Amino acid sequence: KNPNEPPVVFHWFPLIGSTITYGMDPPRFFKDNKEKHGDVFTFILLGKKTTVYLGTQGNDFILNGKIRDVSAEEIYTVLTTPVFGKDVVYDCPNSKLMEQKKFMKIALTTEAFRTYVPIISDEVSSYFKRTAAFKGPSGIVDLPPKLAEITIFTASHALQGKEVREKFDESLAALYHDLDMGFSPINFSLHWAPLPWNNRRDHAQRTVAKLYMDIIKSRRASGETGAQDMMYHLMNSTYKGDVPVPDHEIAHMMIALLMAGQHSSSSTSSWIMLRLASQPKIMEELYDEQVRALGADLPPLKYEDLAKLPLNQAVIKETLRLHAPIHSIMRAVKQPMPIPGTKLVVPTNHVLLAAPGFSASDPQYFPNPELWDPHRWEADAVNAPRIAKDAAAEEETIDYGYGLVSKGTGSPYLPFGAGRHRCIGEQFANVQLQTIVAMIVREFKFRNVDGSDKIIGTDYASLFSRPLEPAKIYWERRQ
Ligand code: HEM
Ligand SMILES: N#Cc1ccc(COc2ccc(/C=C/c3ccc(C(F)(F)[C@](O)(Cn4cnnn4)c4ccc(F)cc4F)nc3)cc2)cc1
Repeated sequence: KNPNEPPVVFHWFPLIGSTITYGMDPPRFFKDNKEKHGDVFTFILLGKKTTVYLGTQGNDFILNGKIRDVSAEEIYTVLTTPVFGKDVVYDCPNSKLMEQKKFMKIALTTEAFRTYVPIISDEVSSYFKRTAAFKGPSGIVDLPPKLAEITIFTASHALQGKEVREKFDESLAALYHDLDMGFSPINFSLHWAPLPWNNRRDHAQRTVAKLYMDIIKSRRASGETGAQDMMYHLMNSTYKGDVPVPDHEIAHMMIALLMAGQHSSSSTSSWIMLRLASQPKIMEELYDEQVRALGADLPPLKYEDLAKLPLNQAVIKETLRLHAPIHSIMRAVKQPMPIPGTKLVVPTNHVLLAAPGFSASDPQYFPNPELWDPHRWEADAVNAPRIAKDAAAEEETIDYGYGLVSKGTGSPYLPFGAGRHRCIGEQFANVQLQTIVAMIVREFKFRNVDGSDKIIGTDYASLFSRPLEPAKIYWERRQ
Protein backbone atom coordinates (compact mmCIF):
# COMPACT_ATOMS: atom_id res chain seq x y z
CA LYS A 1 0.00 0.00 0.00
CA ASN A 2 1.81 3.15 -1.22
CA PRO A 3 1.44 6.10 1.24
CA ASN A 4 1.75 8.57 -1.68
CA GLU A 5 -1.21 7.10 -3.55
CA PRO A 6 -4.89 7.79 -2.68
CA PRO A 7 -6.64 5.15 -0.49
CA VAL A 8 -8.25 2.31 -2.48
CA VAL A 9 -11.94 1.42 -1.99
CA PHE A 10 -12.27 -2.15 -0.64
CA HIS A 11 -13.31 -4.66 -3.35
CA TRP A 12 -13.48 -8.47 -3.68
CA PHE A 13 -12.68 -8.98 -7.37
CA PRO A 14 -9.83 -7.40 -9.37
CA LEU A 15 -11.68 -6.58 -12.67
CA ILE A 16 -15.19 -5.90 -11.45
CA GLY A 17 -13.83 -3.98 -8.47
CA SER A 18 -16.48 -1.45 -7.41
CA THR A 19 -18.06 -1.11 -10.87
CA ILE A 20 -21.47 -2.35 -9.77
CA THR A 21 -21.78 -0.37 -6.51
CA TYR A 22 -20.60 2.76 -8.34
CA GLY A 23 -22.61 2.12 -11.53
CA MET A 24 -25.87 1.52 -9.64
CA ASP A 25 -25.78 4.78 -7.67
CA PRO A 26 -22.74 7.06 -8.17
CA PRO A 27 -23.87 9.80 -5.70
CA ARG A 28 -24.40 7.18 -2.96
CA PHE A 29 -21.01 5.64 -3.78
CA PHE A 30 -19.28 9.04 -3.59
CA LYS A 31 -20.97 9.94 -0.27
CA ASP A 32 -20.12 6.60 1.39
CA ASN A 33 -16.49 6.77 0.33
CA LYS A 34 -16.08 10.46 1.16
CA GLU A 35 -17.07 9.54 4.74
CA LYS A 36 -14.47 6.75 4.83
CA HIS A 37 -11.58 8.30 2.87
CA GLY A 38 -12.24 12.03 2.35
CA ASP A 39 -12.39 13.81 -1.02
CA VAL A 40 -9.69 11.74 -2.79
CA PHE A 41 -9.95 7.97 -3.21
CA THR A 42 -9.30 5.33 -5.88
CA PHE A 43 -11.74 2.60 -6.96
CA ILE A 44 -11.68 -0.08 -9.69
CA LEU A 45 -14.06 0.72 -12.59
CA LEU A 46 -14.15 -1.97 -15.31
CA GLY A 47 -10.58 -2.99 -14.38
CA LYS A 48 -9.25 0.61 -14.39
CA LYS A 49 -7.83 2.36 -11.29
CA THR A 50 -10.13 5.38 -11.12
CA THR A 51 -9.22 8.22 -8.76
CA VAL A 52 -12.14 10.39 -7.65
CA TYR A 53 -11.46 13.91 -6.40
CA LEU A 54 -14.69 15.42 -4.98
CA GLY A 55 -15.57 19.03 -4.14
CA THR A 56 -14.72 22.34 -5.77
CA GLN A 57 -10.98 21.64 -5.45
CA GLY A 58 -11.47 18.32 -7.21
CA ASN A 59 -13.50 19.97 -9.97
CA ASP A 60 -10.70 22.51 -10.46
CA PHE A 61 -7.90 19.91 -10.31
CA ILE A 62 -9.51 17.76 -13.02
CA LEU A 63 -11.49 20.15 -15.26
CA ASN A 64 -8.70 22.75 -15.39
CA GLY A 65 -5.97 20.10 -15.66
CA LYS A 66 -3.09 20.99 -18.00
CA ILE A 67 -3.12 19.36 -21.41
CA ARG A 68 0.23 17.69 -20.65
CA ASP A 69 -1.25 16.11 -17.49
CA VAL A 70 -4.77 14.99 -18.46
CA SER A 71 -6.44 13.64 -21.62
CA ALA A 72 -10.17 13.41 -22.34
CA GLU A 73 -9.82 11.85 -25.78
CA GLU A 74 -7.84 8.86 -24.46
CA ILE A 75 -10.83 7.83 -22.33
CA TYR A 76 -13.77 8.91 -24.47
CA THR A 77 -12.68 8.03 -28.00
CA VAL A 78 -13.51 4.30 -27.66
CA LEU A 79 -17.08 5.30 -26.85
CA THR A 80 -17.64 8.30 -29.13
CA THR A 81 -15.65 7.66 -32.33
CA PRO A 82 -17.60 4.54 -33.41
CA VAL A 83 -20.81 6.58 -32.94
CA PHE A 84 -19.77 10.01 -34.30
CA GLY A 85 -17.26 8.87 -36.96
CA LYS A 86 -13.55 9.48 -37.49
CA ASP A 87 -11.44 12.69 -37.36
CA VAL A 88 -13.77 14.66 -35.07
CA VAL A 89 -14.12 15.47 -31.32
CA TYR A 90 -12.00 12.77 -29.58
CA ASP A 91 -10.57 11.18 -32.72
CA CYS A 92 -8.18 14.06 -33.37
CA PRO A 93 -5.63 16.20 -31.48
CA ASN A 94 -7.17 18.44 -28.83
CA SER A 95 -6.06 21.52 -30.83
CA LYS A 96 -8.31 20.34 -33.69
CA LEU A 97 -11.24 19.82 -31.26
CA MET A 98 -10.76 23.41 -30.07
CA GLU A 99 -11.15 24.62 -33.67
CA GLN A 100 -14.19 22.39 -34.17
CA LYS A 101 -15.79 23.88 -31.03
CA LYS A 102 -15.12 27.35 -32.45
CA PHE A 103 -16.95 26.39 -35.66
CA MET A 104 -19.89 24.90 -33.73
CA LYS A 105 -20.20 28.05 -31.61
CA ILE A 106 -20.58 30.22 -34.74
CA ALA A 107 -24.05 28.69 -35.30
CA LEU A 108 -25.04 29.16 -31.64
CA THR A 109 -25.60 32.93 -31.57
CA THR A 110 -28.51 34.97 -30.22
CA GLU A 111 -29.33 35.86 -33.85
CA ALA A 112 -29.68 32.12 -34.58
CA PHE A 113 -31.68 31.60 -31.36
CA ARG A 114 -34.18 34.25 -32.55
CA THR A 115 -35.03 31.96 -35.46
CA TYR A 116 -34.97 28.80 -33.28
CA VAL A 117 -37.68 29.86 -30.77
CA PRO A 118 -40.58 29.92 -33.30
CA ILE A 119 -39.31 26.64 -34.82
CA ILE A 120 -39.17 24.94 -31.42
CA SER A 121 -42.55 26.28 -30.24
CA ASP A 122 -44.25 25.23 -33.50
CA GLU A 123 -42.74 21.73 -33.22
CA VAL A 124 -44.08 21.43 -29.64
CA SER A 125 -47.62 22.61 -30.49
CA SER A 126 -47.91 20.42 -33.59
CA TYR A 127 -46.55 17.44 -31.64
CA PHE A 128 -49.35 17.68 -29.09
CA LYS A 129 -51.96 18.16 -31.82
CA ARG A 130 -50.98 14.98 -33.67
CA THR A 131 -49.90 12.54 -30.98
CA ALA A 132 -52.50 9.97 -29.80
CA ALA A 133 -51.17 9.90 -26.22
CA PHE A 134 -52.55 13.39 -25.56
CA LYS A 135 -55.99 13.04 -27.15
CA GLY A 136 -59.00 14.25 -25.16
CA PRO A 137 -59.28 16.39 -22.02
CA SER A 138 -57.00 14.38 -19.71
CA GLY A 139 -55.15 11.13 -19.27
CA ILE A 140 -52.15 9.21 -17.93
CA VAL A 141 -48.92 9.05 -19.95
CA ASP A 142 -45.40 7.65 -19.62
CA LEU A 143 -43.55 10.93 -20.11
CA PRO A 144 -39.85 10.29 -20.98
CA PRO A 145 -40.40 8.65 -24.41
CA LYS A 146 -42.70 11.53 -25.43
CA LEU A 147 -40.12 14.13 -24.37
CA ALA A 148 -37.40 12.24 -26.23
CA GLU A 149 -39.49 12.65 -29.39
CA ILE A 150 -40.17 16.34 -28.73
CA THR A 151 -36.46 16.89 -28.08
CA ILE A 152 -35.29 15.22 -31.28
CA PHE A 153 -37.90 17.03 -33.41
CA THR A 154 -37.09 20.45 -31.94
CA ALA A 155 -33.29 20.03 -31.94
CA SER A 156 -33.09 18.43 -35.40
CA HIS A 157 -35.30 21.10 -36.99
CA ALA A 158 -33.62 24.10 -35.28
CA LEU A 159 -30.00 23.00 -35.11
CA GLN A 160 -29.68 20.42 -37.90
CA GLY A 161 -32.01 21.97 -40.47
CA LYS A 162 -35.33 21.18 -42.18
CA GLU A 163 -34.02 18.38 -44.40
CA VAL A 164 -32.76 16.45 -41.36
CA ARG A 165 -35.99 17.10 -39.44
CA GLU A 166 -38.06 15.64 -42.29
CA LYS A 167 -35.87 12.54 -42.40
CA PHE A 168 -36.82 11.83 -38.75
CA ASP A 169 -40.34 11.02 -39.93
CA GLU A 170 -38.90 8.21 -42.04
CA SER A 171 -35.70 6.19 -41.80
CA LEU A 172 -33.61 8.45 -39.58
CA ALA A 173 -35.51 7.61 -36.36
CA ALA A 174 -34.65 3.90 -36.60
CA LEU A 175 -31.06 4.65 -37.63
CA TYR A 176 -30.74 7.09 -34.72
CA HIS A 177 -31.93 4.32 -32.39
CA ASP A 178 -29.25 1.91 -33.68
CA LEU A 179 -26.60 4.62 -33.31
CA ASP A 180 -27.85 5.23 -29.80
CA MET A 181 -27.56 1.60 -28.74
CA GLY A 182 -23.80 1.93 -29.27
CA PHE A 183 -23.70 4.95 -26.98
CA SER A 184 -23.55 2.99 -23.73
CA PRO A 185 -21.02 2.79 -20.86
CA ILE A 186 -20.52 -0.93 -21.56
CA ASN A 187 -18.70 0.24 -24.68
CA PHE A 188 -16.07 1.88 -22.50
CA SER A 189 -14.61 -1.63 -22.45
CA LEU A 190 -16.55 -3.70 -25.02
CA HIS A 191 -16.38 -1.11 -27.87
CA TRP A 192 -14.24 -3.53 -29.87
CA ALA A 193 -16.54 -6.56 -29.42
CA PRO A 194 -18.37 -7.67 -32.61
CA LEU A 195 -21.62 -7.67 -30.57
CA PRO A 196 -24.86 -7.37 -32.58
CA TRP A 197 -25.56 -3.86 -31.30
CA ASN A 198 -22.03 -2.73 -32.24
CA ASN A 199 -22.55 -3.96 -35.80
CA ARG A 200 -25.88 -2.12 -36.00
CA ARG A 201 -24.17 0.96 -34.57
CA ASP A 202 -21.47 0.84 -37.26
CA HIS A 203 -24.02 0.38 -40.07
CA ALA A 204 -26.11 3.24 -38.71
CA GLN A 205 -23.07 5.53 -38.41
CA ARG A 206 -22.12 5.00 -42.05
CA THR A 207 -25.73 5.45 -43.24
CA VAL A 208 -26.41 8.61 -41.22
CA ALA A 209 -23.04 10.10 -42.24
CA LYS A 210 -23.93 9.46 -45.89
CA LEU A 211 -27.34 11.10 -45.40
CA TYR A 212 -25.61 14.24 -44.10
CA MET A 213 -23.02 14.22 -46.90
CA ASP A 214 -25.81 13.98 -49.51
CA ILE A 215 -27.49 17.03 -47.96
CA ILE A 216 -24.15 18.89 -47.99
CA LYS A 217 -23.69 18.06 -51.69
CA SER A 218 -27.22 19.12 -52.64
CA ARG A 219 -26.92 22.39 -50.69
CA ARG A 220 -23.56 23.11 -52.33
CA ALA A 221 -24.95 22.27 -55.79
CA SER A 222 -28.04 24.45 -55.38
CA GLY A 223 -25.99 27.22 -53.73
CA GLU A 224 -29.01 28.04 -51.51
CA THR A 225 -27.93 29.51 -48.16
CA GLY A 226 -31.38 29.00 -46.51
CA ALA A 227 -31.44 28.89 -42.73
CA GLN A 228 -28.21 29.79 -40.94
CA ASP A 229 -28.18 26.34 -39.35
CA MET A 230 -25.22 24.37 -38.04
CA MET A 231 -24.55 22.60 -41.35
CA TYR A 232 -24.38 25.93 -43.21
CA HIS A 233 -21.77 27.30 -40.77
CA LEU A 234 -19.68 24.12 -40.75
CA MET A 235 -19.66 24.13 -44.56
CA ASN A 236 -18.27 27.67 -44.48
CA SER A 237 -15.61 27.11 -41.81
CA THR A 238 -11.88 26.64 -42.42
CA TYR A 239 -9.16 25.26 -40.16
CA LYS A 240 -6.11 27.46 -39.55
CA GLY A 241 -4.13 27.74 -42.79
CA ASP A 242 -7.46 28.14 -44.65
CA VAL A 243 -8.05 24.39 -44.86
CA PRO A 244 -11.78 23.77 -45.56
CA VAL A 245 -13.54 21.24 -43.31
CA PRO A 246 -13.86 17.95 -45.26
CA ASP A 247 -17.45 16.79 -45.89
CA HIS A 248 -17.06 13.63 -43.79
CA GLU A 249 -15.90 15.74 -40.82
CA ILE A 250 -18.94 18.03 -41.21
CA ALA A 251 -21.19 14.95 -41.25
CA HIS A 252 -19.45 13.47 -38.19
CA MET A 253 -19.69 16.73 -36.24
CA MET A 254 -23.40 16.88 -37.06
CA ILE A 255 -23.83 13.38 -35.59
CA ALA A 256 -21.86 14.40 -32.50
CA LEU A 257 -24.05 17.47 -31.98
CA LEU A 258 -27.21 15.42 -32.52
CA MET A 259 -26.13 12.90 -29.86
CA ALA A 260 -24.97 15.60 -27.44
CA GLY A 261 -28.12 17.66 -27.65
CA GLN A 262 -30.51 14.72 -27.66
CA HIS A 263 -29.45 12.88 -24.52
CA SER A 264 -28.78 15.87 -22.35
CA SER A 265 -31.96 17.74 -23.29
CA SER A 266 -34.35 14.79 -23.28
CA SER A 267 -33.11 13.66 -19.86
CA THR A 268 -33.38 17.23 -18.50
CA SER A 269 -36.82 17.92 -19.98
CA SER A 270 -38.10 14.62 -18.56
CA TRP A 271 -36.85 15.56 -15.10
CA ILE A 272 -38.39 19.05 -15.39
CA MET A 273 -41.85 17.65 -16.23
CA LEU A 274 -41.67 14.97 -13.51
CA ARG A 275 -40.67 17.62 -10.95
CA LEU A 276 -43.57 19.85 -12.08
CA ALA A 277 -45.96 16.89 -11.69
CA SER A 278 -44.66 16.37 -8.14
CA GLN A 279 -45.11 20.09 -7.39
CA PRO A 280 -48.12 21.26 -9.48
CA LYS A 281 -48.09 24.60 -7.62
CA ILE A 282 -44.86 25.56 -9.42
CA MET A 283 -46.49 24.73 -12.78
CA GLU A 284 -49.33 27.15 -11.92
CA GLU A 285 -46.77 29.81 -10.95
CA LEU A 286 -45.09 29.33 -14.35
CA TYR A 287 -48.44 29.88 -16.10
CA ASP A 288 -49.16 33.01 -14.04
CA GLU A 289 -45.65 34.30 -14.77
CA GLN A 290 -46.32 34.08 -18.52
CA VAL A 291 -49.73 35.76 -18.21
CA ARG A 292 -48.18 38.61 -16.17
CA ALA A 293 -45.16 39.02 -18.42
CA LEU A 294 -46.65 38.35 -21.88
CA GLY A 295 -50.38 39.10 -21.50
CA ALA A 296 -53.38 36.80 -20.92
CA ASP A 297 -53.72 36.12 -24.65
CA LEU A 298 -50.26 34.47 -24.54
CA PRO A 299 -48.96 35.64 -27.97
CA PRO A 300 -46.58 33.36 -29.96
CA LEU A 301 -43.33 32.97 -28.02
CA LYS A 302 -40.27 34.84 -29.24
CA TYR A 303 -36.63 34.76 -28.10
CA GLU A 304 -36.87 38.09 -26.21
CA ASP A 305 -39.77 36.72 -24.12
CA LEU A 306 -37.54 34.09 -22.46
CA ALA A 307 -35.65 36.75 -20.51
CA LYS A 308 -38.98 37.98 -19.10
CA LEU A 309 -39.65 34.57 -17.49
CA PRO A 310 -37.17 34.24 -14.59
CA LEU A 311 -39.05 31.39 -12.87
CA ASN A 312 -39.12 29.49 -16.17
CA GLN A 313 -35.33 29.89 -16.33
CA ALA A 314 -34.88 28.94 -12.68
CA VAL A 315 -36.83 25.70 -13.21
CA ILE A 316 -34.17 24.55 -15.67
CA LYS A 317 -31.31 25.73 -13.47
CA GLU A 318 -32.68 23.92 -10.40
CA THR A 319 -33.38 20.74 -12.38
CA LEU A 320 -29.79 20.65 -13.64
CA ARG A 321 -28.59 21.10 -10.06
CA LEU A 322 -30.25 17.86 -8.94
CA HIS A 323 -30.25 15.97 -12.25
CA ALA A 324 -27.03 16.71 -14.19
CA PRO A 325 -27.14 14.30 -17.18
CA ILE A 326 -23.36 13.81 -17.04
CA HIS A 327 -22.65 12.60 -13.49
CA SER A 328 -19.01 11.55 -14.08
CA ILE A 329 -16.35 13.39 -16.10
CA MET A 330 -13.23 11.35 -16.82
CA ARG A 331 -9.63 12.05 -17.85
CA ALA A 332 -6.60 9.80 -18.42
CA VAL A 333 -3.51 10.81 -16.37
CA LYS A 334 -0.55 11.48 -18.72
CA GLN A 335 2.10 12.18 -16.08
CA PRO A 336 2.18 11.83 -12.29
CA MET A 337 -0.07 14.52 -10.77
CA PRO A 338 0.73 15.75 -7.23
CA ILE A 339 -2.41 16.83 -5.37
CA PRO A 340 -1.78 20.31 -3.89
CA GLY A 341 -1.85 20.45 -0.08
CA THR A 342 -1.28 16.70 0.30
CA LYS A 343 1.59 14.26 -0.21
CA LEU A 344 -0.55 12.30 -2.68
CA VAL A 345 0.51 11.81 -6.31
CA VAL A 346 -1.93 10.35 -8.88
CA PRO A 347 0.06 7.88 -11.05
CA THR A 348 -0.12 7.71 -14.86
CA ASN A 349 -2.03 4.42 -15.06
CA HIS A 350 -4.99 5.99 -13.22
CA VAL A 351 -8.14 7.59 -14.64
CA LEU A 352 -9.36 10.80 -12.92
CA LEU A 353 -13.08 11.15 -12.24
CA ALA A 354 -14.76 14.48 -11.42
CA ALA A 355 -18.35 14.56 -10.15
CA PRO A 356 -19.44 18.22 -10.30
CA GLY A 357 -23.02 17.22 -9.47
CA PHE A 358 -21.88 15.93 -6.07
CA SER A 359 -21.02 19.42 -4.77
CA ALA A 360 -24.34 20.68 -6.19
CA SER A 361 -26.06 18.58 -3.48
CA ASP A 362 -23.69 19.63 -0.69
CA PRO A 363 -25.60 21.31 2.19
CA GLN A 364 -22.50 23.50 2.71
CA TYR A 365 -23.47 25.32 -0.51
CA PHE A 366 -27.19 24.55 -0.94
CA PRO A 367 -29.54 24.64 2.09
CA ASN A 368 -32.01 21.72 1.98
CA PRO A 369 -30.08 20.34 -1.03
CA GLU A 370 -32.53 17.50 -1.77
CA LEU A 371 -35.41 19.99 -2.11
CA TRP A 372 -36.26 20.92 -5.69
CA ASP A 373 -36.84 24.63 -5.12
CA PRO A 374 -36.54 26.81 -8.25
CA HIS A 375 -37.19 29.87 -6.05
CA ARG A 376 -33.84 29.28 -4.34
CA TRP A 377 -32.21 31.07 -7.30
CA GLU A 378 -34.13 34.32 -6.59
CA ALA A 379 -32.50 37.09 -4.54
CA ASP A 380 -32.90 36.69 -0.74
CA ALA A 381 -34.50 33.23 -1.14
CA VAL A 382 -34.75 31.12 2.03
CA ASN A 383 -32.76 28.28 0.39
CA ALA A 384 -30.42 30.60 -1.51
CA PRO A 385 -27.08 29.04 -2.54
CA ARG A 386 -24.13 29.83 -0.26
CA ILE A 387 -21.53 30.31 -3.01
CA ALA A 388 -18.41 32.35 -2.19
CA LYS A 389 -19.10 35.78 -3.62
CA ASP A 390 -15.41 35.89 -4.47
CA ALA A 391 -15.73 38.06 -7.56
CA ALA A 392 -12.23 37.19 -8.80
CA ALA A 393 -12.83 33.42 -8.69
CA GLU A 394 -16.29 33.82 -10.20
CA GLU A 395 -14.96 35.86 -13.14
CA GLU A 396 -11.95 33.67 -13.84
CA THR A 397 -12.21 32.91 -17.60
CA ILE A 398 -9.72 31.57 -20.14
CA ASP A 399 -9.69 31.17 -23.95
CA TYR A 400 -8.64 27.79 -25.40
CA GLY A 401 -9.29 28.84 -28.97
CA TYR A 402 -13.09 28.82 -29.07
CA GLY A 403 -13.82 31.92 -27.00
CA LEU A 404 -13.68 32.83 -23.30
CA VAL A 405 -14.91 30.04 -21.02
CA SER A 406 -15.32 30.03 -17.26
CA LYS A 407 -12.80 28.06 -15.24
CA GLY A 408 -15.63 27.49 -12.73
CA THR A 409 -13.06 27.95 -9.97
CA GLY A 410 -14.71 27.48 -6.60
CA SER A 411 -18.18 26.98 -8.09
CA PRO A 412 -20.12 23.97 -6.71
CA TYR A 413 -22.57 24.25 -9.62
CA LEU A 414 -21.04 23.08 -12.92
CA PRO A 415 -23.65 21.11 -14.90
CA PHE A 416 -21.92 22.21 -18.13
CA GLY A 417 -18.41 21.43 -16.95
CA ALA A 418 -15.56 23.97 -16.93
CA GLY A 419 -12.26 24.76 -18.60
CA ARG A 420 -10.95 23.43 -21.91
CA HIS A 421 -13.69 20.81 -22.42
CA ARG A 422 -16.58 22.99 -21.21
CA CYS A 423 -19.90 22.67 -22.99
CA ILE A 424 -20.66 24.93 -25.95
CA GLY A 425 -24.32 23.93 -26.06
CA GLU A 426 -25.41 25.58 -22.81
CA GLN A 427 -27.17 28.53 -24.42
CA PHE A 428 -28.88 26.39 -27.08
CA ALA A 429 -29.98 23.90 -24.41
CA ASN A 430 -31.45 26.70 -22.31
CA VAL A 431 -33.33 28.23 -25.28
CA GLN A 432 -34.65 24.79 -26.27
CA LEU A 433 -35.67 23.78 -22.73
CA GLN A 434 -37.17 27.15 -21.78
CA THR A 435 -39.26 27.16 -24.97
CA ILE A 436 -40.44 23.56 -24.50
CA VAL A 437 -41.39 24.20 -20.85
CA ALA A 438 -43.18 27.48 -21.63
CA MET A 439 -45.21 25.86 -24.42
CA ILE A 440 -46.18 22.83 -22.30
CA VAL A 441 -47.19 25.03 -19.35
CA ARG A 442 -49.60 26.90 -21.69
CA GLU A 443 -51.45 23.73 -22.70
CA PHE A 444 -51.40 21.36 -19.70
CA LYS A 445 -51.57 20.84 -15.96
CA PHE A 446 -49.57 17.88 -14.62
CA ARG A 447 -49.73 15.98 -11.33
CA ASN A 448 -48.55 12.60 -10.04
CA VAL A 449 -51.00 9.76 -10.74
CA ASP A 450 -51.41 9.21 -6.96
CA GLY A 451 -51.45 12.97 -6.25
CA SER A 452 -48.31 12.66 -4.12
CA ASP A 453 -45.18 14.85 -4.30
CA LYS A 454 -42.97 11.78 -4.91
CA ILE A 455 -40.21 11.81 -7.56
CA ILE A 456 -39.03 8.68 -9.41
CA GLY A 457 -35.51 7.26 -9.00
CA THR A 458 -32.56 7.76 -11.35
CA ASP A 459 -31.29 5.30 -13.96
CA TYR A 460 -27.48 5.59 -13.86
CA ALA A 461 -26.89 2.56 -16.09
CA SER A 462 -26.85 4.47 -19.36
CA LEU A 463 -24.33 7.09 -20.41
CA PHE A 464 -26.53 10.01 -19.28
CA SER A 465 -28.39 9.72 -16.00
CA ARG A 466 -32.13 9.89 -16.57
CA PRO A 467 -35.43 8.99 -14.86
CA LEU A 468 -36.21 5.32 -14.34
CA GLU A 469 -38.92 4.22 -16.76
CA PRO A 470 -41.85 4.03 -17.03
CA ALA A 471 -42.48 7.40 -15.39
CA LYS A 472 -46.23 7.97 -15.62
CA ILE A 473 -48.01 11.21 -14.75
CA TYR A 474 -51.61 12.46 -14.94
CA TRP A 475 -52.17 15.36 -17.38
CA GLU A 476 -55.17 17.56 -18.12
CA ARG A 477 -55.60 20.15 -20.85
CA ARG A 478 -55.81 23.70 -19.49
CA GLN A 479 -59.20 25.34 -20.24
C1 HEM B 1 -28.67 20.31 -20.59
C2 HEM B 1 -27.87 20.17 -21.65
C3 HEM B 1 -26.39 19.87 -21.58
C4 HEM B 1 -25.59 19.55 -20.52
C5 HEM B 1 -25.97 19.40 -19.06
C6 HEM B 1 -24.24 19.38 -21.06
C7 HEM B 1 -23.12 19.05 -20.29
C8 HEM B 1 -21.82 19.02 -20.77
C9 HEM B 1 -20.64 18.76 -19.95
C10 HEM B 1 -20.65 18.45 -18.45
C11 HEM B 1 -19.55 18.85 -20.76
C12 HEM B 1 -18.08 18.65 -20.36
C13 HEM B 1 -17.66 17.21 -20.67
C14 HEM B 1 -16.22 16.92 -20.19
O1 HEM B 1 -15.60 17.85 -19.60
O2 HEM B 1 -15.75 15.79 -20.39
C15 HEM B 1 -20.04 19.15 -22.09
C16 HEM B 1 -19.23 19.31 -23.20
C17 HEM B 1 -19.70 19.53 -24.48
N1 HEM B 1 -21.03 19.60 -24.86
FE1 HEM B 1 -22.63 19.65 -23.65
N2 HEM B 1 -24.25 19.58 -22.41
C18 HEM B 1 -25.54 19.90 -22.76
C19 HEM B 1 -26.00 20.18 -24.05
C20 HEM B 1 -25.20 20.22 -25.17
C21 HEM B 1 -25.69 20.58 -26.50
C22 HEM B 1 -27.13 20.96 -26.82
C23 HEM B 1 -24.61 20.52 -27.33
C24 HEM B 1 -24.52 20.81 -28.81
C25 HEM B 1 -25.37 21.55 -29.48
C26 HEM B 1 -23.45 20.12 -26.52
C27 HEM B 1 -22.18 19.96 -27.01
C28 HEM B 1 -21.04 19.79 -26.23
C29 HEM B 1 -19.68 19.84 -26.75
C30 HEM B 1 -19.28 20.04 -28.22
C31 HEM B 1 -18.82 19.68 -25.64
C32 HEM B 1 -17.29 19.74 -25.64
C33 HEM B 1 -16.63 18.45 -25.29
C34 HEM B 1 -15.12 18.64 -25.13
O3 HEM B 1 -14.63 19.78 -25.31
O4 HEM B 1 -14.45 17.65 -24.81
N3 HEM B 1 -23.84 19.94 -25.22
N4 HEM B 1 -21.43 19.24 -22.06
N1 LIG C 1 -21.44 -2.19 -15.36
C1 LIG C 1 -21.48 -1.03 -15.38
C2 LIG C 1 -21.54 0.39 -15.39
C3 LIG C 1 -20.40 1.13 -15.19
C4 LIG C 1 -20.44 2.52 -15.19
C5 LIG C 1 -21.68 3.16 -15.40
C6 LIG C 1 -21.76 4.64 -15.44
O1 LIG C 1 -20.44 5.12 -15.63
C7 LIG C 1 -20.28 6.25 -16.40
C8 LIG C 1 -19.02 6.81 -16.40
C9 LIG C 1 -18.76 7.92 -17.19
C10 LIG C 1 -19.75 8.47 -17.97
C11 LIG C 1 -19.40 9.61 -18.83
C12 LIG C 1 -20.39 10.22 -19.54
C13 LIG C 1 -20.12 10.94 -20.80
C14 LIG C 1 -18.88 11.37 -21.18
C15 LIG C 1 -18.72 12.00 -22.43
C16 LIG C 1 -19.82 12.18 -23.27
C17 LIG C 1 -19.70 12.80 -24.63
F1 LIG C 1 -18.43 12.85 -25.00
F2 LIG C 1 -20.40 12.06 -25.52
C18 LIG C 1 -20.27 14.25 -24.62
O2 LIG C 1 -19.55 14.99 -23.62
C19 LIG C 1 -21.73 14.24 -24.19
N2 LIG C 1 -22.37 15.56 -24.13
C20 LIG C 1 -21.84 16.75 -23.90
N3 LIG C 1 -22.83 17.64 -23.92
N4 LIG C 1 -23.95 16.98 -24.16
N5 LIG C 1 -23.67 15.71 -24.29
C21 LIG C 1 -20.10 14.92 -25.95
C22 LIG C 1 -19.02 15.77 -26.12
C23 LIG C 1 -18.80 16.38 -27.35
C24 LIG C 1 -19.67 16.14 -28.42
F3 LIG C 1 -19.45 16.71 -29.59
C25 LIG C 1 -20.74 15.29 -28.25
C26 LIG C 1 -20.94 14.70 -27.02
F4 LIG C 1 -21.97 13.87 -26.89
N6 LIG C 1 -21.01 11.74 -22.87
C27 LIG C 1 -21.17 11.16 -21.68
C28 LIG C 1 -21.03 7.92 -17.95
C29 LIG C 1 -21.30 6.81 -17.15
C30 LIG C 1 -22.80 2.42 -15.64
C31 LIG C 1 -22.75 1.03 -15.62
